[in-house]
Amino acid sequence: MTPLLEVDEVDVFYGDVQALFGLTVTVAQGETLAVIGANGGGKSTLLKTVAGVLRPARGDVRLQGTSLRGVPAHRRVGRGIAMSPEGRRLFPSLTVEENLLVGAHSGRPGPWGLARVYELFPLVSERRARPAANLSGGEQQAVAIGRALMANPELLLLDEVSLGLAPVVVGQLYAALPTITEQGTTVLVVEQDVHQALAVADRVQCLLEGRTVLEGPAASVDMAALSAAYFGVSA
Ligand SMILES: Nc1ncnc2c1ncn2[C@@H]1O[C@H](COP(=O)(O)OP(=O)(O)OP(=O)(O)O)[C@@H](O)[C@H]1O
Repeated sequence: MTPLLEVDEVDVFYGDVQALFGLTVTVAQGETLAVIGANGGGKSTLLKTVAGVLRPARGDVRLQGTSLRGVPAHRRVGRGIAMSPEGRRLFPSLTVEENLLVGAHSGRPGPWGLARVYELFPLVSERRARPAANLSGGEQQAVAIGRALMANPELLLLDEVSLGLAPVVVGQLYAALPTITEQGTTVLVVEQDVHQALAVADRVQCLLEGRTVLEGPAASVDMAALSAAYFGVSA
């Protein structure tokens, strides 16, 4: 079966600086893949390449077997790719509900709408009339995930959900993931917190300096090999 997402041997640069080196990442329909790795490994660059914010100099990104070459970021949402970006990037002066409605702009049909998002994150529901700027970091992260869901994506990209949040809050956010995947949504999550990544993912792929250094099923990953790969030392 054709994978939902194929990132096929991409090279990605920022000016003269190369961030990804022939990187290949494949995500099957319905799967949750966690891409992990230390700072600067290329995780955010990978997500931006899939979302269409960055263009690969070489290689290709395909969704359901169709190349996304030349498809700009705003049109990829309509194709079924939605991202909750690092730093959340909400509109601070808009209310929570207005921020969520921005995510529905593509008009894709599907299970997700305001009621479903509020059911998933009851705290967000209680804050719906408040400006996003007044929320805690964890609440903002929930709104950012909710906004991405409002696009009814085939593929949900989550960038660093845990960044700057207390472990208990991170746990609450990730607790929503099974409900999301039950709807048939495929998830590609980028995460520095290895334990969270292993807890939520079917498969993990570890990047170091723009290359894959280890990949495998989350349930059977060798922790010694993983920590060696993560820090770039030999096991
Ligand atoms: N805007 C930029 N301009 C130049 N180089 C960049 C830029 N953004 C990232 N890089 C470089 O690209 C490489 C990969 O960075 P990237 O942010 O994708 O890593 P990451 O794994 O997501 O790390 P982090 O957890 O710090 O976000 C790094 O060497 C980084 O210095």
